[in-house]
Amino acid sequence: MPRTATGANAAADAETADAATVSATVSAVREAVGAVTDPELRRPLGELDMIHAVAVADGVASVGILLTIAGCPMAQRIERDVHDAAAGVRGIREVHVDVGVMDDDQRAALTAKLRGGRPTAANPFTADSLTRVIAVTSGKGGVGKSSVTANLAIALANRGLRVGLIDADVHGFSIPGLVGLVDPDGRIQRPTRVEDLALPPVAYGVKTISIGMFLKPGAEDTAVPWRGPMLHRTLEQFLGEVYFGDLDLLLIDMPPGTGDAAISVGHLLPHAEVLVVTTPQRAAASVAVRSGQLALQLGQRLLGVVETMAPAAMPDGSVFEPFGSGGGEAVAARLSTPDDAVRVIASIPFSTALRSGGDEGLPVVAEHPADPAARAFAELAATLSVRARGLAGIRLPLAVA
Ligand SMILES: Nc1ncnc2c1ncn2[C@@H]1O[C@H](COP(=O)(O)OP(=O)(O)OP(=O)(O)O)[C@@H](O)[C@H]1O
Repeated sequence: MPRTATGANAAADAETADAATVSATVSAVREAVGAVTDPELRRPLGELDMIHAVAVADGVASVGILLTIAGCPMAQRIERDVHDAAAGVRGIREVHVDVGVMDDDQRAALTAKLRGGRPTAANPFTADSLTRVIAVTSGKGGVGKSSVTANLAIALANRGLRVGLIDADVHGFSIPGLVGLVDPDGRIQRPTRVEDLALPPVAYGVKTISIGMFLKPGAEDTAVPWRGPMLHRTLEQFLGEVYFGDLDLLLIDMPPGTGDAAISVGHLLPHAEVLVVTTPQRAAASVAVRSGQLALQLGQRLLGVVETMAPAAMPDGSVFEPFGSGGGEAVAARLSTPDDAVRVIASIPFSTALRSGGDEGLPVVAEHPADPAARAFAELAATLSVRARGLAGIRLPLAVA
């Protein structure tokens, strides 16, 4: 009976077409949700094997996601982003997101993938990595070193670079406060732990880690009696056990002076380049010079001097010089050698917006980009981005024919 056969064929064709449409929609949903970025890991969920099921029926998408840990602080955001990504796919009118948690094997597979084959706790920022490491140092405390490090890191991230920031100023850690990683009760945001990896909180696009994030809650104001070996071990852990992923730049906020931390960074990251921060006050110059000289002794390269709290132009045309002028040039001149001229590569003017923004966790670069200090940071970031990822010291796989 040809008519019936034709009808049956048509029904079968329609079914095949429907199945093809559903399968195309499933693929489209899988692609859309797989492209959602994990806010901490900064990689797509699909690549992290966090999408474990996708189904579509009658325009309703059901998406199963697996979080790395129970109570993941980013759970709601990930769920919302996945929902929105699936809802944006043509033909989807409703989305259900089922949130689960990885089992031990899945988590172990993820951390192995994140380590990219490196052994546990190995420092990925060795001389042959592509990440450029910049240590920010100063002779004495209170000259504005942490403010420079935090704002420079954000200015670099604003240029689209992947930036990490280690607060190694163990006695006077201030980076979490400067970049808004402290809640109104004074609690510092903590890294999420996945197996033996710590995922650094992200502030204004910068992956940030600080010793303050590992102190007992409520003990943030307690003095920490760090001894040299402990400090060295902590820095080693920051480098090996914190998941920064691929970075263009890693900035390190050093403790002031020429103590154990400077020596440890010199040993752990001998290829680090060093920025010396000073004020325009000439009396402060000699201590700043000593921290630069230590970097040279440790075989590190001096990138230049950053003068902060520098003379600022006032609206009436006068110049406000709270710390005088000339300190930066004096430090640069004393660190220069006949073979290597050290320059003042930035002058950050005294800025009320920078100071008050630092107190409130609202960095001037992000919150007041037109402020002269913010503009000076943007220019410094532009200068440093000329060679964002380091090639110096890298063994290129070239063979002589
Ligand atoms: N350019 C500037 N204009 C105005 N105030 C500034 C400037 N730079 C830094 N400050 C202020 O100076 C103080 C010290 O700055 P900061 O904490 O960055 O210094 P530091 O050298 O890192 O100190 P420590 O080593 O003690 O952590 C802060 O109150 C900060 O807001």
